[in-house]
Amino acid sequence: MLNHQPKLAISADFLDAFSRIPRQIQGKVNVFVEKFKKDPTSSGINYESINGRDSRLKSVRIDLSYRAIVFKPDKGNTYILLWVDNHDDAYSWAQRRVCKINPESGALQIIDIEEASAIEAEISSRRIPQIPGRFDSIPDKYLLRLGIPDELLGAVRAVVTDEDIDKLVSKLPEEAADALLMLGAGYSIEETLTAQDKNREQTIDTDNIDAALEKDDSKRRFRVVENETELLEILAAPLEKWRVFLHPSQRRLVERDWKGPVRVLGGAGTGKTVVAMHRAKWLAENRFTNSGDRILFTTFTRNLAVDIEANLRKICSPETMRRIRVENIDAWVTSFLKSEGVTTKIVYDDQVAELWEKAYECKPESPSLTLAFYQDEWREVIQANKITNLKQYLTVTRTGRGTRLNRAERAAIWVVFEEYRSLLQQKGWKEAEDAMRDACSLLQNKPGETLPFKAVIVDEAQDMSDAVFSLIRAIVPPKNDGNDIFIVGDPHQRIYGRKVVLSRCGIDIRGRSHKLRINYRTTDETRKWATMVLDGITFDDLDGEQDDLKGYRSLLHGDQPVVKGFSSFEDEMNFISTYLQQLESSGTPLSNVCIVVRTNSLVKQYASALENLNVKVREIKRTQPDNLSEQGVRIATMHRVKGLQFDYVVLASINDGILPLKSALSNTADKAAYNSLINSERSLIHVAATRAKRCVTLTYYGQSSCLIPVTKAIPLQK
Ligand SMILES: Nc1ncnc2c1ncn2[C@@H]1O[C@H](COP(=O)(O)OP(=O)(O)OP(=O)(O)O)[C@@H](O)[C@H]1O
Repeated sequence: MLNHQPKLAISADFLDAFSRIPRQIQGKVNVFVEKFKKDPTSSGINYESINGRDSRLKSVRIDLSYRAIVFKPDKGNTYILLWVDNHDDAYSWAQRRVCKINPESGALQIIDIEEASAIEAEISSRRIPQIPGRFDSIPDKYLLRLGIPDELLGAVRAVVTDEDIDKLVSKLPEEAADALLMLGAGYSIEETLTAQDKNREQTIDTDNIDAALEKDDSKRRFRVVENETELLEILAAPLEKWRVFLHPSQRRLVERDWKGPVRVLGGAGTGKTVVAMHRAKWLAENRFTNSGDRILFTTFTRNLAVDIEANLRKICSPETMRRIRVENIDAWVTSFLKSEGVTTKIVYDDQVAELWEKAYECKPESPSLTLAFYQDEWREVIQANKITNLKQYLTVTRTGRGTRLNRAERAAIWVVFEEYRSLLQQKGWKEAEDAMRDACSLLQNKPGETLPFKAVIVDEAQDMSDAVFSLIRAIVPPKNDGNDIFIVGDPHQRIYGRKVVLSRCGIDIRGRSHKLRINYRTTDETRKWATMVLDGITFDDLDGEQDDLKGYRSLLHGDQPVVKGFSSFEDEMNFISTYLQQLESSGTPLSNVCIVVRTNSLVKQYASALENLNVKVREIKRTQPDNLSEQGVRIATMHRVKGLQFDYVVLASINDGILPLKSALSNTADKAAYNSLINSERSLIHVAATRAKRCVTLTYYGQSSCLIPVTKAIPLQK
């Protein structure tokens, strides 16, 4: 039976236009939209013809001076909100455009006809006739299938140089831009069709708007709205497009059944957290829908969990939210152990420093090793290999350790580790690794299903250890129905120094590993600079192979990162406060700016210096989501900003002695530990710089850090 109920869709462009109009007009648009959603065919809505290129684009009145542009179908019952602006600009927007179904891809596209002819003329004017077009050998039907609109085929045919491609991509629908960039980078047409999932020929009905809106490419820019509440919620945060529109490479990961665990890698800002959040929602609403079903969404850091929970609430109903538990893994373990009657306190490096000092007093005279060596050995050999007795320690392979130890030496130093473990026990403390293992064995020793979790979603996987992943496997033991584990992470952002091999934790991702490559957050300039910071380091892929940052691109462009050096702290502070004033007077609220420094004591120092200069400062807290309505420039350590983002980032105090941290460097036990520390400090800079949406500025006083590219060669030990 045909459904005659009018259907309403909204476009991403509409949200952009809506976000730019005055607040008071937005209120009027909301009133119109409510009426429109109830019945777009109502006689109370007057559709004015525009006299443009597409007679189905109509204008409707918002008030005396503002108009919305709506797609009103000739056939069918689907209406689309396309644009809103003042009268003249709205008319001129609509007169130039057509709304069409691409005859080969089937996606609905909005094409600016005048812009298409102008770009074709511009590219053709530069062309030397003897030189063949870059894409001459590709038949039209493939270009169309990749999403190039008919009207832009001429411009694509005129392309010869990379510059032509750069000019053209911003004028193309996103899917066509993705494809053209791949072709331009030298991928064959077959490779490009495969990568874009467009190998198959399809029969397309170019009049069927409903079918067109179902295509993944259409879903990047149009959303069919189910009900009034959803529509008003979308309008309430028009700039948070991630809530509504997913890139097809993201949607393909979210909305489908997976036979087993999935691993998604992607550089900073590629939407891993967005994908993970939508995956949790999709599973809760479509697969694990019983009232007792639960999904665990876990992260490494507590403040990211807090942030994610706040964001999930924006896309999930309270009922869906009730079934998704968001918690950092350490907090989850502590409460799980407590529920099992085990009271334990998870302790971290600074809390155990005293115990280490005490244990170190038991060290043998020979071999003579530093305290830092013992601590590294504990973490990287003993804990990493779950060693509990000397016999195991004598036979373990110490891969990657810089100092060799023979059997007798291992036997001699074991006493220090034994003492450290016994001191922990006396206090009733546990290192996180041990708590994970306890929880894991508790779960493994219970027959049948003990927890309500049907799936675990893991963000920040690069910082999780083997023990965490073994525990996750125990939380959702392997079953035939899949959809159990969904892991996102980026080894380039590892700042807590744990490497993991998923297959060793019982998590088999073969055939289910994917990569996101489009950076939505940082400009291409910042992305490239932050990639340069990591030059020459090799990274794993969380499963024993290598990962790299090749083939990424950013959607945005902007200024190059700026490095500013000063002779004193006071001069640096004066620069920062003037910079903040400039940003504020050009309309950027300081809540969108973050000062990022290496240590907690620098947070205190910079915060107090800024306050002395009458700048309002807010420190980012571990336990609260950042509330943008609270005024003041943000300040945090490099570790704390992981997973967060700001319009502007100032990396302050990038001084020699601070990056890498002198005290940590002087404690490194050997070459391997030294290099690993340097690399992890470089990852820290990478993480901090990639938090910036618009621009990153680095400041230092005295000598600059040797880890900033272009200032000096990075001193690794050979
Ligand atoms: N489909 C999308 N449409 C619009 N914006 C998106 C989309 N996907 C992601 N974004 C935006 O890109 C930015 C980065 O997303 P997200 O935080 O999920 O990336 P990430 O890969 O987890 O980043 P990182 O690893 O650096 O923390 C966010 O502002 C997010 O809203």
